[in-house]
Amino acid sequence: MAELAVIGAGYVGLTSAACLARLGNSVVCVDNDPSKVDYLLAGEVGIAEPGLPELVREGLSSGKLTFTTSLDPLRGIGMVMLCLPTPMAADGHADLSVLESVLGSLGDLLGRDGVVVLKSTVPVGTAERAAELLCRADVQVVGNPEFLREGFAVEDFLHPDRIVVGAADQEAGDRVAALYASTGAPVLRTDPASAELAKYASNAFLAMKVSYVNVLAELCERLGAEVAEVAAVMGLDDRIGPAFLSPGPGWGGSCLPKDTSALLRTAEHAGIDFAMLRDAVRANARQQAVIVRKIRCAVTGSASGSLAGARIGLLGLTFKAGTGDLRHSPALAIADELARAGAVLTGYDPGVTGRDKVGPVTVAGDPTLVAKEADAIVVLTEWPEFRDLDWAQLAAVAARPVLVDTRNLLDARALAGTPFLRTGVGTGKPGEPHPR
Ligand SMILES: NC(=O)C1=CN([C@@H]2O[C@H](COP(=O)(O)OP(=O)(O)OC[C@H]3O[C@@H](n4cnc5c(N)ncnc54)[C@H](O)[C@@H]3O)[C@@H](O)[C@H]2O)C=CC1
Ligand SMILES: O=C(O)[C@H]1O[C@H](OP(=O)(O)OP(=O)(O)OC[C@H]2O[C@@H](n3ccc(=O)[nH]c3=O)[C@H](O)[C@@H]2O)[C@H](O)[C@@H](O)[C@@H]1O
Repeated sequence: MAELAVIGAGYVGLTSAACLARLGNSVVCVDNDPSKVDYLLAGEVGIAEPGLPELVREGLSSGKLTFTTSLDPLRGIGMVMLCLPTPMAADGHADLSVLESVLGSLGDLLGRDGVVVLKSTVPVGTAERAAELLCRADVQVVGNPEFLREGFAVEDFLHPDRIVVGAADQEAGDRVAALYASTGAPVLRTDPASAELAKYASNAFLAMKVSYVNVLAELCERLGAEVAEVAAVMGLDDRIGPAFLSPGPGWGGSCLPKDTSALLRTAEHAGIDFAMLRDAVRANARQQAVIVRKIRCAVTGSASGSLAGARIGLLGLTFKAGTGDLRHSPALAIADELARAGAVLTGYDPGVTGRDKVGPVTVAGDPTLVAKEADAIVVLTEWPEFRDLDWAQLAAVAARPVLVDTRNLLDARALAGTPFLRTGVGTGKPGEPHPR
């Protein structure tokens, strides 16, 4: 088993460190946020990832996992895995400044024949650039992109669909592949550029799939078709598959927006017009306007009605169910737009606790408070527990029984016996108002 360091204790770094410790490796996890390191050392995990607190505590008590703010304990180490942020720069490129500054310090620390593993999502050419920054002929850089989803981080890390190892040097690639041997996942050995591109290609494809179904949903509304039925037919074709065919308020999160943007910049730089990806990004920005128009119609009866002073209750603030992550949340983009139109917003999200306010939204600790005197309730995140709410009680406290379900979460059964008039997405059924 290896001794390795993981730098960055966020969604990817903390999950990788804890899971690699579970798989028998000795892991030192470095983060430059002292308060994060303090609570991790106390066995506390600041993110909602099922199974992660247990793995962190197990690693701490077995001695296989430790946390520090300092790079000093890495002196002489054989392998360092970088799980650092690569956010969107102002011009849309991936901002590699954090990664580059850490790489600049690693050259003097790594042991002989060391390996640097790039787990962060990085543009093509980064492995090569990293080797230059390390300035060590004996050290190899290996691309090992991560595909975990938030909310399923541990499950996805321990049972991945595939492991990608992009290495120019066979032996260094073998050492990285060996970390995952016990997962039994297929390992794809590639050159570093292919590994780097494969990560962006996967996220961009997922984004395009969701944009495709969102535009299809609009078409269904115009034509009187049902998007759920159309998607069910498509999804049973093995070549298409059923995942990522649920329409909603648009794709968000910490990665799909930045990664589509970075891939577009990469393509531009390479002289390739990636028009379909650009259209998917545009459709995603437009989706929020589509939803706001739907809400406006449901509340005022007209696509040009005024929302000034309307009390709107939002169910769901995160970018998807199962996470507390608010980064690039379509729900918040929609909230901002509604607030600009003069609406007064209250919101509830099971993943968001300990906050009074998120952007323009006053956070309530209970869905009933969101419904109280509301002119409309809008479901923005697909938390399954919203299906089981007492909708009759919510109708009783609301000012008006208006419901906009942007995730098509609620069916007739959940709303049976309530006066709610539901507006869904991509539904052309008679009786469902569909704004034109
Ligand atoms: N969040 C996700 O679901 C996935 C993210 N990725 C990629 O993994 C990379 C990391 O993403 P996340 O884990 O989500 O980021 P994050 O923002 O959750 O965590 C990054 C961590 O790095 C720490 N950090 C920042 N600068 C540092 C420095 N100079 N030294 C030490 N620690 C430092 C931060 O304090 C933070 O704890 C990104 O490239 C992202 O695109 C890949 C797959 C999934
Ligand atoms: O690189 C990353 O960070 C990760 O990005 C995504 O994972 P994640 O950001 O956790 O979110 P997803 O589950 O992919 O959802 C992305 C967005 O698409 C939306 N979505 C997804 C599926 C769908 O059918 N409809 C839909 O609107 C979600 O609500 C969410 O806003 C990818 O799924 C991961 O494989 C990848 O590792």
